[in-house]
This record gives sequence, C-alpha cells and structure tokens, in this order.
Amino acid sequence: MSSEPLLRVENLKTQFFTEAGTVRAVDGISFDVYEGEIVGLVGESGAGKSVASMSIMGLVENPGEIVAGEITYKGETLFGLEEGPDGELREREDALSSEEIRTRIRGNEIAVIFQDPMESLNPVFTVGGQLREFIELNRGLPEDEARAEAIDMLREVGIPDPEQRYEEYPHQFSGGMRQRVLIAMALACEPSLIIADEPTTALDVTVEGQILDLVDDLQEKYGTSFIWVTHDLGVVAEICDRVNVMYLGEIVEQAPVDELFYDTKHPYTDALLDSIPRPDRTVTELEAIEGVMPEAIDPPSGCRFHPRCPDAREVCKRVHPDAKTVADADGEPHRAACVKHDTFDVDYEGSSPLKGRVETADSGRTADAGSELAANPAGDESGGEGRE
Ligand SMILES: Nc1ncnc2c1ncn2[C@@H]1O[C@H](COP(=O)(O)OP(=O)(O)OP(=O)(O)O)[C@@H](O)[C@H]1O
Ligand code: NI
Repeated sequence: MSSEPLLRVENLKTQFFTEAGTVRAVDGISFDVYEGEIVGLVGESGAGKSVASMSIMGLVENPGEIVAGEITYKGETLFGLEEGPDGELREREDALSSEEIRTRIRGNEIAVIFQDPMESLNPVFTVGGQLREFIELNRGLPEDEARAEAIDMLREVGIPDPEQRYEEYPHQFSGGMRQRVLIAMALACEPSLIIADEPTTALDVTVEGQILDLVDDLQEKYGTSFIWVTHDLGVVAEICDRVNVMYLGEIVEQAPVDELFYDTKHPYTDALLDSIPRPDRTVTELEAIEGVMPEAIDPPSGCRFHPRCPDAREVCKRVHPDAKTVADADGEPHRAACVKHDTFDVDYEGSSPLKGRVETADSGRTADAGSELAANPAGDESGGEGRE
C-alpha cells in the first residue's frame, strides 16, 4: 500500500434541507481508498451510503448540499471549504470547478455503476451502439475503432458471442448480463476508481457470485480501485480489502476485512454479522438487530446506535463517540466508535446497563421489526419468510 491514497474523504457532511427539517444524511465521515483496493461501504438502508457516493462524484442535488469536509483525489481537491474574508465558508480556490469535475473526472477518472442497469441503459438503442458511442465520446476514437473496442469490452466482461450481442437491445439481456454491460461501460475509459452502488443487489445469488468473481478478476487485471456499496456483509467478505461500516450517516467501524470479521469492535457490526444468513443456520435462528434504524433528521442522543444496542449503558445515551483507533491491524488502524473500548475513557464499566431498550425513536414500528434486517436483507417488499 503506497503512502498517498488515491481518494481521501475527510469529515464529509452532506445534508438535505427539507420542509420536515435537516436530514444529516452523511455526518462527518472519513475514509481513504488506496490504489488497487476494493473498499466497502456497508450498512442498512438509509445509512448514507449512496449520498456519500454521490458526494464524491459531485452529484448531490437540491435540496442537498455538502456542508463540510474535504475530498481529495490524486492530490487534487474535488471539494473543500475555507473561511472567506467575510467569515463565511466558501468553496476553496484550489478546488476543481463543477465543469472540470464533469469533463475531466467523472467517467474518465471516477466511474459509477448503479443498481439498476435499465436506468443507465437506453432501451431504444442497441447495447453495442451505446457502448460504442460512449467510447467514441469519452476517448475520442473513430467509429470503427470504438466498435472494435466495444466488442472487446463485451468479451472482457464475459458476454458470450459479443459480435452478435452487440446488435441486441437491453431488454434482450438478462439482469446479470446487463450489469456486465455496465461494468464494461465503467471500465471503458480505464478509470482509476469505480464507485459501485449495490450493483448486484437485484440479482440472484448465483449471478451475484459470478459478477463478484468477474469484478475481482478485472480489478486485478486493470488495477482499478473500487468503492463497493452494499448492505450485505457476505458481499463484503467476498471482494473487499477494507471496510467502512455506516450507521445513520456515520462510520462506526473501519478495518481491513479480516479484522472486521474476526475481531469485530462495534456492536452494530456484530449485529450485522449475526444477521447474515449462513448455511449452518436457518432463518428462524438468526439473531436480528432489534428495532429499525431511526431517521437521519433527528438522530438519537449520544451513540446513535444505543437504542438498539445490546451492550448499551447509561453513558451511551450521553456520550457521542467519534471513531477512534481501538486496535492495531497489522500496522493499520482498526477504528470503532463505541465507548465500551478503554480508549474512550468514559467509565463504561461503571455505567449501568440500559434496560427495556427495545423502544426506539419510533416505537410504533418496532413491534415486529426485530427480524426486519435478518429476514429481509435486500430491503424489498416481499418479506423474508422462507429465505435461506
Ligand atoms: N433527495 C433527498 N432528499 C431528502 N433526503 C434524502 C434525499 N436523498 C437521500 N436522503 C436521505 O439521506 C439519508 C441517506 O440516504 P442514502 O440513500 O444515502 O442511504 P443508503 O445507505 O444508500 O440506503 P439504501 O441501502 O437504501 O440505498 C436517508 O435518510 C435518506 O432519506
Ligand atoms: Ni443507496
């Protein structure tokens, strides 16, 4: 791992100013992505993973705004604030303009893959035509070269008979094949970083596994870095090198992937791990996280996870923990935001355990929500009964 990260996100805060109040969607997160590594952003629905991704891409839309922090990519400032002469915060002068980010960074340097390929592919044009046009526009290649390149890319991402499939329309492709096309598109400009926002969530597990294998291979071949957004720690285990666990806009644990799994330091990560379906356990035996995640408009006092945390004590209601290094992971810091670790020095041991914690910020919804995360990891509407 080289000393300078490819991407550095420091104390990033992104908020939405809505009629109901200020949504603190991303609330002071910091993480790095080094060259050639796959970094996970994991957490339940609403944790702020997508907003964090959009912030990096400079794609936060009204009523949203990045209100604090710094984003640095290859030594250039994508976002940064400074105090102006009038004492007001303003965008730093050395920060790239939105025009520069659009033309020079997005697509060419940092590409995105979204969950739903049908939103990114135009149904009325052939798959090959769209890929070819994208390559023509972004790499300035003449049409015939771009066509050859597009076919090569389709082959590269494992589309069989690429010459023939080139002429087909998106609806003629399966979900997994469409996702492969999007990966081809993301790779087409040879970006240094790809942000993948739950690209395999809608796929069945077999196809998901194939896509993850493909990404692993391509990552090795091209040396591309990835930010992999998912709610699924199983996916994290399969492809990530390092992981950031998000809860209500914050990163509550950050560690190399093996450390995270074998020396878990945050009760929320523990709960997420317990809710992963495993072959040796059936769904009914899964331990679920109690309650649902509260709203980012009015987060709980102290530690935001305390209303659902099995380890919560009185002190957790009062003290808001910022992530600190709580262990050394082969020379890399293992960070956690939980006061049960001695580093925090707030007399957790002397504090009395919270009882009857099941009521949360909105107790009306918690009655049967105990198994929500475990039974329904995709957050879809189908319910989780019978899921393996
Ligand atoms: N345009 C918007 N206006 C108001 N609030 C928003 C907007 N977009 C996102 N939010 C809020 O920001 C918070 C974080 O949302 P985000 O989409 O980043 O979550 P996520 O972790 O990506 O969840 P999921 O797994 O469901 O995709 C949520 O509380 C969400 O309601
Ligand atoms: Ni999302």
